[in-house]
Amino acid sequence: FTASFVLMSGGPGSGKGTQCEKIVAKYGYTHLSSGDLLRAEVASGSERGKQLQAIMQKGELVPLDTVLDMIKEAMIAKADVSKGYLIDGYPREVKQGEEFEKKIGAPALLLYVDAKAETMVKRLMKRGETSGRADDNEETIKKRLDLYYKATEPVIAYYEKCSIVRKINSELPVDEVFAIVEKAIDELK
Ligand SMILES: Nc1ncnc2c1ncn2[C@@H]1O[C@H](COP(=O)(O)OP(=O)(O)O)[C@@H](O)[C@H]1O
Ligand SMILES: Nc1ncnc2c1ncn2[C@H]1C[C@H](O)[C@@H](COP(=O)(O)OP(=O)(O)O)O1
Ligand SMILES: [Mg+2]
Repeated sequence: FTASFVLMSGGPGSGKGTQCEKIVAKYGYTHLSSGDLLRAEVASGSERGKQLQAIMQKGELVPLDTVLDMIKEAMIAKADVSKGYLIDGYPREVKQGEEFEKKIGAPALLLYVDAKAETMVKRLMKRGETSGRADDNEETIKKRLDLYYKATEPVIAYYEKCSIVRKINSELPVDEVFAIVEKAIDELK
């Protein structure tokens, strides 16, 4: 892959998908959301989709190989039209970051949208009123948050070693968060 990789990280409900949409609209990056890819597999009704659904409903992580293969396939499918890849929801554990680097490449930037646990829960409960997502319920949200602090936050420390992390306060209104995101992306060029 010759295009650059930008990672979007943050807890569940921190605003990753919201900011990614705005990045795509302004910069034309190819958005690859691991959660969206997994939900598409679930929607297909395949046997594999059924297994994935059960894991996601419990708020757990699906196997690394499954999610990395899906991302890589989606990247290849869009290889010739992409200015850059915006990867949303991956890596969710340090091992996923290591495998990404081995099989795909080194990311240029990690955008870390940071919100308080209380804010994330509130947003997810609200999202759950309309999302239809099996994991937007109180019980699963709690498990996802626990797992986020245990498995995903260490990913940020891992990338801080190579100085590509930009921490962004996502307690702010969407457009204010995006103004900070824009600055970080513009500095890449
Ligand atoms: N900065 C923000 N302020 C208020 N609400 C937000 C903000 N960013 C996102 N939201 C809302 O919070 C919910 C979760 O956002 P989403 O982008 O789906 O997060 P994630 O992809 O990280 O789970 C959505 O309903 C979204 O509209
Ligand atoms: N990189 C990854 N590794 C393992 N499981 C993942 C994954 N990305 C997503 N999943 C699974 C577990 C998550 O709880 C679920 C939903 O992910 P998501 O759509 O990225 O959530 P959100 O955007 O609300 O943070 O899908
Ligand atoms: Mg999302």
